[in-house]
Amino acid sequence: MQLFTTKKDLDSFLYPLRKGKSIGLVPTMGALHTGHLSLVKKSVAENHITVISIFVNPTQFNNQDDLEKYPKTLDADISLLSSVSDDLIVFAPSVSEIYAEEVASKAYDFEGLEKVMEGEFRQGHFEGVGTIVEKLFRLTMPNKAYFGEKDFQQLQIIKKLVEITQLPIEIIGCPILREPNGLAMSSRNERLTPSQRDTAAFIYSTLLEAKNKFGTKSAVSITDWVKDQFENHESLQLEYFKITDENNLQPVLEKEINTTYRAFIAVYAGDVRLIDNILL
Ligand SMILES: Nc1ncnc2c1ncn2[C@@H]1O[C@H](COP(=O)(O)OP(=O)(O)OP(=O)(O)O)[C@@H](O)[C@H]1O
Ligand SMILES: CC(C)(CO)[C@@H](O)C(=O)[O-]
Ligand code: BAL
Repeated sequence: MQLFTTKKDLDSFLYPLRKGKSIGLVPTMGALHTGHLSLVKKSVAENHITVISIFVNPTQFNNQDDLEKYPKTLDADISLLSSVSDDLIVFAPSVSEIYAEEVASKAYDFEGLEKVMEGEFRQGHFEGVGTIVEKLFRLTMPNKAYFGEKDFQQLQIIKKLVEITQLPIEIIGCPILREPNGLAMSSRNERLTPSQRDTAAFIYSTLLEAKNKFGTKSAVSITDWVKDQFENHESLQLEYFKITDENNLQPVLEKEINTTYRAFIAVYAGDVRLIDNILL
């Protein structure tokens, strides 16, 4: 395992190594779990060199409290990564290493993908994500980069980012890994109490029921049904539930079954915000 905290050290190490070899990049914010490891394993299987970045990127947080409470577990992350391979490269820079002059986002036009759902409820989020991911791409110049479908909207935005920047990087989407009770694995799950973790299984069971209803009920009536499920729920607050076409993230209204329709949800358990999605 090689750990670097500066761009210069990472670059000096990668530069001679990359000749004739493929590089896979797995960007993360740390507090690693089995979901992250699935991305790392896929990269290791498909590339000669795998770089994992661990950086809690301030510019993608619209909520200071969420940023401050984001779990940071670098030592545990490194030992978890060692269980996958001794041959990994970890890049864990400081905020000042990444944002030397100003902690600010670049402006992007993601053609509306950034305006709905996560973009609507986390203002500026995708400009922050685009900014850090473009920096990581330019620094490591990977052949492939791996992103989880748990953050499906982010995955679509990153595909658009590669189009905009014309960087020759293949974006690989990876399936959502779940806890045995169905809850999507997420670093923020560490902030849930055991009872909140149990209750949060309701998010995925609701998505499964919505999927069941799709085709016989309209998207509007399913959305109303989901809202009803969360209305007055003791410990979960629905922020949004949307049925969209996964390619353009535009709302779907009719009953018609289409292979690219997907339901997206964001829910608060206390002050912890959880997201999930399912292909309908
Ligand atoms: N359960 C999961 N299954 C597959 N990929 C995942 C899962 N959880 C996270 N990922 C992916 O890992 C990458 C890094 O995500 P990140 O570090 O933000 O962790 P996270 O678990 O999504 O945390 P949080 O949602 O709390 O920020 C992203 O591409 C994300 O989609
Ligand atoms: C892609 C990412 C590492 C950028 O900070 C983050 O948004 C994440 O972990 O999904
Ligand atoms: N996993 C997405 C990163 C974020 O919530 O900011």
